[in-house]
Amino acid sequence: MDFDVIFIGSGHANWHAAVTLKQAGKKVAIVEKDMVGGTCTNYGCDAKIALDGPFQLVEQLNRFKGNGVKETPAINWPELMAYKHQMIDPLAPSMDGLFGQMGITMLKGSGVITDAHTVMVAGETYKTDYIVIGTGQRPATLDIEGKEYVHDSREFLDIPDMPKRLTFIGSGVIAMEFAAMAATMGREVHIVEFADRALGAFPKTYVDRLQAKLEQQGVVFHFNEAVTAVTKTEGGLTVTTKNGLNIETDYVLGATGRIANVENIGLENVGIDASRRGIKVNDHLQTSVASIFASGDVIDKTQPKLTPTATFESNYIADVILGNDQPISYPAIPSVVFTMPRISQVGVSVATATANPDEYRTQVVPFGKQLAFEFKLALGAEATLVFDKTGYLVGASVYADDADDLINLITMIINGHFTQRQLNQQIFAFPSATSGVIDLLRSLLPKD
Ligand SMILES: Cc1cc2nc3c(=O)[nH]c(=O)nc-3n(C[C@H](O)[C@H](O)[C@H](O)COP(=O)(O)OP(=O)(O)OC[C@H]3O[C@@H](n4cnc5c(N)ncnc54)[C@H](O)[C@@H]3O)c2cc1C
Ligand SMILES: NC(=O)c1ccc[n+]([C@@H]2O[C@H](COP(=O)([O-])OP(=O)(O)OC[C@H]3O[C@@H](n4cnc5c(N)ncnc54)[C@H](O)[C@@H]3O)[C@@H](O)[C@H]2O)c1
Repeated sequence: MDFDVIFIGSGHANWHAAVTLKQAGKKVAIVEKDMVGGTCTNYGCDAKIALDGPFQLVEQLNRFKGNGVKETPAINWPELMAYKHQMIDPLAPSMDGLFGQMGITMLKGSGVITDAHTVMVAGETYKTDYIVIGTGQRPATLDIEGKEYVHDSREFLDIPDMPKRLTFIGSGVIAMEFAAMAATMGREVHIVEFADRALGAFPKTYVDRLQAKLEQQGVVFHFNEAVTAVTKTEGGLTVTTKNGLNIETDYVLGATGRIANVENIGLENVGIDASRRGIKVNDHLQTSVASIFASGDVIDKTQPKLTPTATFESNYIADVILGNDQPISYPAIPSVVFTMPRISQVGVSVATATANPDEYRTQVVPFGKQLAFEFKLALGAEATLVFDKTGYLVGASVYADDADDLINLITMIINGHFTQRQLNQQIFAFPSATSGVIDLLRSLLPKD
């Protein structure tokens, strides 16, 4: 055998396992056809959060106008984009170098599985005990007239300047995060959505509040609308919908979901079935071929397709290859919409809890009002907590600037099955926003 394990794809789904296995003395190769580190690092979470920083600060400073702040600074997109390049561009080459230094063989090109123990890359074949498919997802594209004018998230995260007028097709996580940036910069923003609401997976109450805030900033939502064409005009572009809307715009971003990269990787050579949702795996993340695992976004799964899920799966696969025979067991997984403010959720959803009142109880905690100055005057900040019949915290949704950090704290309380007694044994830094929320939460948990 040339290798113990060959990983196809270098995103979070794969590189964590590659590093662990290399450190455990295994012979490991990573095949990558594009940028080392994958979507999250180069044109997903990291690139997005690098750009998001000043938007959060401007949002917070705006609330202090007349309370100690005179003027809020304007965002300079070209400068911000230069900063993003400075932060993000070195990551892929430095990861490539680090993995190489560790002794991981980096194979450049597209990996194609030719049999249960063989991968072909750039015309060379490599024999291996195990293969891990971590090829991720790509944006879904619309088959409409003028589709060549529709950009995707990767292109948006590289635009040299923020266009004056933007139209987003879809109102999922990607569209809402980018639309919030454009709206903060005072741009003319339209959102055209197929369904009757935005962010279908998140609690309606908080999505409605976010929508109202964006509408106040001038964003126009068009629900129950399907885009039929994008045409070039003298002054820009026109987005036309089935119901006859014509939106004049300068930039169109398609964010209508993501589909699994299962084509051209040789699945047919080994009889592995796959769909646009991904590859089916068993409770050890093995495909229908025992020596071939799948990891991360390319898995057909119900868990959120996010970086921490991919990382969890990667670490699990490394454990299995090193001898662990326990099935995978996912904890509650938080997800966040990085808008201003953010919406986050974890565990049993508010919708499930409301639909099953015999099983669950919900409680609204308006911590923005209760902890106004700790939360920098975010008076609308709020959490909805979900408790099971025995009183344990099993789910939550948060609407706040700090919803991304707060949900991590709540996730720990949920996964740790925390009681008041356990929380009382901890001392937290004060004054801090989280310590205030912990105090509010403490009294709601079961005593022992
Ligand atoms: C705009 C955007 C923002 C996001 N923001 C967040 C966020 O805030 N938080 C969060 O948790 N998640 C976020 N995500 C999701 C996150 O990026 C993914 O869940 C994560 O990257 C999945 O990791 P992965 O390794 O499974 O796939 P990827 O990171 O997509 O990696 C797959 C890799 O496989 C390579 N590849 C594909 N086919 C082949 C082949 N045949 N041969 C060789 N290489 C191949 C690809 O080039 C790619 O590098 C975001 C995604 C996008 C698009
Ligand atoms: N903060 C995060 O964690 C984060 C951020 C960005 C991306 N991501 C990743 O990317 C995925 C989200 O990607 P997305 O926002 O493209 O998908 P999504 O599934 O979140 O939203 C797609 C939206 O497009 C709508 N839609 C579908 N077809 C349409 C059509 N023809 N016309 C109009 N609207 C249409 C859907 O109804 C839906 O509201 C996440 O699931 C995650 O994997 C995560």
